Amino acid sequence: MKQFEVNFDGLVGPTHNYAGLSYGNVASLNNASASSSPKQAAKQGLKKMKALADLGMIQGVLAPQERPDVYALRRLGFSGSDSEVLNKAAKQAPAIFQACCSASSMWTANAATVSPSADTQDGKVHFTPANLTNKFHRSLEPQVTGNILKAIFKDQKHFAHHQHLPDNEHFGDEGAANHTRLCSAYGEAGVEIFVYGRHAFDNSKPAPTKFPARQTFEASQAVARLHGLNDDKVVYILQNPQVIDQGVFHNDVISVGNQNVLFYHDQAFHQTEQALSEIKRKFGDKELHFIRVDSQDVSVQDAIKSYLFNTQIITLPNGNMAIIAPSECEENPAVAAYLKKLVSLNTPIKEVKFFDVKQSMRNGGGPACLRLRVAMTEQECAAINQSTLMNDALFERLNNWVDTHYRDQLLIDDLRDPQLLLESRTALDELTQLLKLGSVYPFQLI
Ligand SMILES: NCCC[C@H](NC(=O)CCC(=O)O)C(=O)O
Repeated sequence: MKQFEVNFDGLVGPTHNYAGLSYGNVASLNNASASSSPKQAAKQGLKKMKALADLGMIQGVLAPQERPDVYALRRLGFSGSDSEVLNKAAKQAPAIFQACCSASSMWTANAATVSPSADTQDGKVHFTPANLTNKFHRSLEPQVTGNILKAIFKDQKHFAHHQHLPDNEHFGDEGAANHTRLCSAYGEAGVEIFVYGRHAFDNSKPAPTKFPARQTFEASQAVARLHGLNDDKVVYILQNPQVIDQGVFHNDVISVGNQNVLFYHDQAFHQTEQALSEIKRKFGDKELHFIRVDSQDVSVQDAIKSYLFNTQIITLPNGNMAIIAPSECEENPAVAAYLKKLVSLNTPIKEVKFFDVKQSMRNGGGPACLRLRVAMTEQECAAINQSTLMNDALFERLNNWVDTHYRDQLLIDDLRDPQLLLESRTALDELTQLLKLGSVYPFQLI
């Protein structure tokens, strides 16, 4: 049976903006208050999705969330009509208001953790939306994320959906951005690697001191339990606390895996040798490539600026692997030189393709942040909502949809405009019809 890895990219929402909401994410802090272009951002994302589909990959689309989140604002005591809620919140609590307007669901690597059927006890693909408790603006996402995932992976014969973990910092979970899976073929049992930043119930363990560790060991363990993973095929790795303190807020900013390749920076993990030997042992006696990037070739700072590790490593239909990199990697001399060398080494990675995703990079999201990976068999793939899969027709429809509903430019002050809420709801209502999602948003359900 054929098996694939399908990438589900997040469609950028109509309120895409830069509010400096993510302490510990250097790009988010540096670009706070810059004007954004929702239309350009959405189109950059669509272009990347289409390019991957054109390479012969199966590419899906995940719908954005409803923003501004009037329901969250009402929970926080702002009352009256929707327009009054927006006005009062913007005036009385501008920072909270901005958080309720973030289009951060575009970074779908944080949407959920996914375990393919080959790894799970009941032979189903398992999904747990990430609770994203560390950042208020992101903690608003998991419920609707779960609704959207259920609307795509509907067939209970193949797909199992869990509720997000308890909304508490002890179980802080950031989803697939801290999870990677190594395997020989997508349909074979793999080793699932969970990278976490701190232990919530054991203060004696190393932890960052400046920036927050967004993922806990206990959260990773809970997800592995929920998904019915085999302990002999799971590896937990403590992220190097020093790189978190330098701005590596998720593991996918400093390491990435695909099939039998783990591509990582020498500073990524706390006890690297121990972690790698556990992976090797659990992976078994099959070909495995550890590709280490040394600090002397690419510093942690260059890795963060260029997002060298927030690249997607994909397996092309011809079996070779390619790196999908942001154009910042081409512009950084050390990184560009490294990538040039990498494709000439004897590893499965044979080419690099650069993409302009600047509207996302300014918020600290590279190509890998923009996608959720779901490895599936041919049969599972046939069972999903086919209207969410990218092709020429959907590409055209979504570009027209963006042209109709998105603004060219958005300033922070525009977020209080009640018209933007209406525009956003009209757009999303149409999108749920385009993607045949049914009702997934609060304004459709309440
Ligand atoms: N995986 C990449 C996630 C990037 C995301 N940035 C943000 O939410 C920034 C939003 C802002 O600053 O307006 C985050 O840090 O979770």
